[in-house]
Amino acid sequence: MSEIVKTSGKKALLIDGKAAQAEVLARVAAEAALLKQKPGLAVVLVGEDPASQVYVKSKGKAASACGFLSVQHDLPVTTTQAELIALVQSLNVDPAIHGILVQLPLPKGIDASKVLETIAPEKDVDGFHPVNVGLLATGLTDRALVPCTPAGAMLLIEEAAKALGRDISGAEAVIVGRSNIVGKPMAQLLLARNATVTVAHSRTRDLPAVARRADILVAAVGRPEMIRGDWIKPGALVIDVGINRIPGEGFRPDGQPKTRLVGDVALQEALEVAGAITPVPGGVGPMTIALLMSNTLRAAKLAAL
Ligand SMILES: NC(=O)C1=CN([C@@H]2O[C@H](COP(=O)(O)OP(=O)(O)OC[C@H]3O[C@@H](n4cnc5c(N)ncnc54)[C@H](OP(=O)(O)O)[C@@H]3O)[C@@H](O)[C@H]2O)C=CC1
Ligand SMILES: Nc1nc(=O)c2c([nH]1)NC[C@@H]1CN(c3ccc(C(=O)N[C@@H](CCC(=O)O)C(=O)O)cc3)C=[N+]21
Repeated sequence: MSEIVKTSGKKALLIDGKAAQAEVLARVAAEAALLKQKPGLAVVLVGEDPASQVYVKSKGKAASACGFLSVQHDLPVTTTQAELIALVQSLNVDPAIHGILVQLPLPKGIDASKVLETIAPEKDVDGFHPVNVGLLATGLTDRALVPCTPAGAMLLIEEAAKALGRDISGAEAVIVGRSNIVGKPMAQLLLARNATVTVAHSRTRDLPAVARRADILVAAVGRPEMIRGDWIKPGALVIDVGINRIPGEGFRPDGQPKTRLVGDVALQEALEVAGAITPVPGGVGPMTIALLMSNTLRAAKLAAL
């Protein structure tokens, strides 16, 4: 797995999420080919959010590349909660489908937690169902489906720790962000690996000082380039989960202003200080897709038992 960690020409090593994604997808495809029934993934998209459409498309592409059955359900923005729940229930009992993903965010008026709780826990490839949340929190990870983004981030942390010759066990880990989909499960995974975990958030006092304690710093805030170079302990391993679209320079051929993707970490500053860092784009994002395929494969294998 050594091609994943690369030199950057600056102090920090760059962790290549695309290369890591390719390795995971190759392993998933090889294992899927051995199954009697191909794994089936259903992705449900409600409304027309352009960012969601991009993600859903790359999920479908990866599923096909792994030899999965890939089904997409596009529902209008006017869909009611009852209609969405009815679709989920029909997917729960569909023997061709092993994984169900309802793309977030959902339109106003739909209670996301009600919908997510309807997904059969054994088909919950996002790992958002309370049963899977509970299994992860109690350390029963052999049975849990673990959320894709933190699980993918954890694989990148392991690769980088190996390359830097560091132990995760005993390390000071600081996670900025406490959402149910990233921050909290990330904390559980690092705790399970015996890191000393701090979870920071919008009420944290003196966030730069808290961040500077971290041997492993995970940014999952949703604030473009909020984490500056001087918030980073020299040599730290920095995982940037943030995906923020900000105005770029110039215009696209259709006359719309260009946008560019940045993380929650100021990458150029961080490259001068950190020991290793995941870039945005090309870091955690591609791993989220890879772990979704890995979870779908797992769900299919468990269903075949
Ligand atoms: N790479 C990938 O595959 C994925 C990327 N993302 C990206 O990761 C980022 C986080 O996503 P998500 O967890 O869903 O976001 P949420 O908005 O649900 O959570 C953001 C967290 O950051 C905290 N926060 C917000 N502002 C500040 C601040 N100024 N100082 C300190 N903490 C702050 C919030 O604190 P509080 O709880 O106090 O409000 C909250 O806990 C986003 O950029 C998102 O696009 C998300 C999912 C997948
Ligand atoms: N039920 C559900 N599950 C999710 O896992 C989920 C979701 N809803 N809603 C939205 C977030 C966000 N998310 C990303 C996935 C891939 C990239 C990704 O591949 N990013 C590329 C860039 C893509 C681009 O150019 O826009 C990269 O970082 O290199 C990013 C973000 C999954 N999410």
